[in-house]
Amino acid sequence: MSRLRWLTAGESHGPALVATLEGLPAGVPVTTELVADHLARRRLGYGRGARMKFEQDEITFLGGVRHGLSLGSPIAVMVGNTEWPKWEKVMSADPVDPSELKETGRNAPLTRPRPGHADLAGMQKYGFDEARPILERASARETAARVALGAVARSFLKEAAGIEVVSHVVELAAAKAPYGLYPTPADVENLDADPVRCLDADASKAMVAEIDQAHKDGDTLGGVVEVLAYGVPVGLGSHVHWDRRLDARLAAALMGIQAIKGVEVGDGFELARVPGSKAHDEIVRTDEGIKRTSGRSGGTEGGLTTGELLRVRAAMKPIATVPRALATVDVATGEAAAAHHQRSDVCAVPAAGIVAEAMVALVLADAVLEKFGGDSVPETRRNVRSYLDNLHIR
Ligand SMILES: Cc1cc2nc3c(=O)[nH]c(=O)nc-3n(C[C@H](O)[C@H](O)[C@H](O)COP(=O)(O)O)c2cc1C
Ligand SMILES: C=C(O[C@@H]1CC(C(=O)O)=C[C@@H](OP(=O)(O)O)[C@H]1O)C(=O)O
Repeated sequence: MSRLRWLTAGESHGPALVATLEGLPAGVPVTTELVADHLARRRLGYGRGARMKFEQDEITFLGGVRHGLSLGSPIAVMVGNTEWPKWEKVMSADPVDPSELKETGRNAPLTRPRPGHADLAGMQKYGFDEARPILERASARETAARVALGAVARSFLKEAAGIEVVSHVVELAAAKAPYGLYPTPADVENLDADPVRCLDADASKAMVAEIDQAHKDGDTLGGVVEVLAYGVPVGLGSHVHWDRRLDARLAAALMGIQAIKGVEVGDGFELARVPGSKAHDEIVRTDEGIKRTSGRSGGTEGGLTTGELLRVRAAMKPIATVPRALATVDVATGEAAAAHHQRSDVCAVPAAGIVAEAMVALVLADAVLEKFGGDSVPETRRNVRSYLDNLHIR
């Protein structure tokens, strides 16, 4: 059923991340610069740790693109870790002499698992005595690979179907943006220039103040991001089976981002608190055809897109590596201990928004290809137009 398949590989301190995307038509504009721009957006955000300042994402296309256009063959992109020289021994694929490992000063066994990260359950499941082999892959460094693929998916969506994806931060700890603030593609430059990617100046200030306070307290924070997709045609996804519902596919993709603990479609949980007369989007005839009087559903009904603004939210829990370290057990001694702590983000909600954009773009690109097919961008575009031009009810 899925027309697009994607996979990532690579560890946080390994030589590189790699990502592959299979099923993309030919003729999608793709350049190193395009991917670099989106990866740079992911590094932004007030409250991120030191690594984001000095890490450069080195992008190399290994396949699927020629002279700035996709070929229709699988795309493979590598995102090099510029930190690699410092980790070459610790993360070497081949065996390393223990004395050389000691010299690195980076290989002390991490036996004090952090609550909230994959450390403990991962060690138990995979049979490791320390957390390094687990945290390397559990780390959200991996999201750089997804954002690289997301950049490609966005380019396809825009070219073939005129769909554009925007995200913003709507809550950060207790600070909230006003309800109903929906940034458009024209706002992206301003959003990216804001320290927390929030359009409301007062809310942005309050969010920055929350992060400053958490920093002082040796604590970490989470928040809520919202992703909006403009230009989505009616009829992506389907009501006929649970795994074809577009809302379900979006929710799974968003929940698959590290630290995301809840997803809402449209007004989500709020809809459970109001009567039906205030929950649904009434249908009216206008000069431009059939429209809705509100956008509470978030642009899906019955697992199908309605043709209205698509809107989904994802809630991120606070960063697990809390500087004022949380209680744990040292698994080497069995004694109570403080969880291990190294440099870390205080808050990565703005970055999570960029990752969420990428996941939404990949799901939408898949759904567009499933509905409209096409082996080249012009073919998909023709199919989209023909479908929309021939809708029998509008
Ligand atoms: C963009 C981004 C950056 C993150 N940065 C950190 C970090 O610096 N330190 C940390 O402990 N967790 C960080 N996390 C969260 C961990 O990856 C996450 O807590 C871990 O995967 C366990 O969460 P889970 O139970 O939802 O998988 C980050 C998550 C995202 C999305
Ligand atoms: C490296 C990234 O995020 C990392 C995500 C992360 C985690 O535990 O998820 C922990 C930190 O890694 P390190 O301990 O090496 O600084 C973050 O910097 C990135 O987003 O590119």
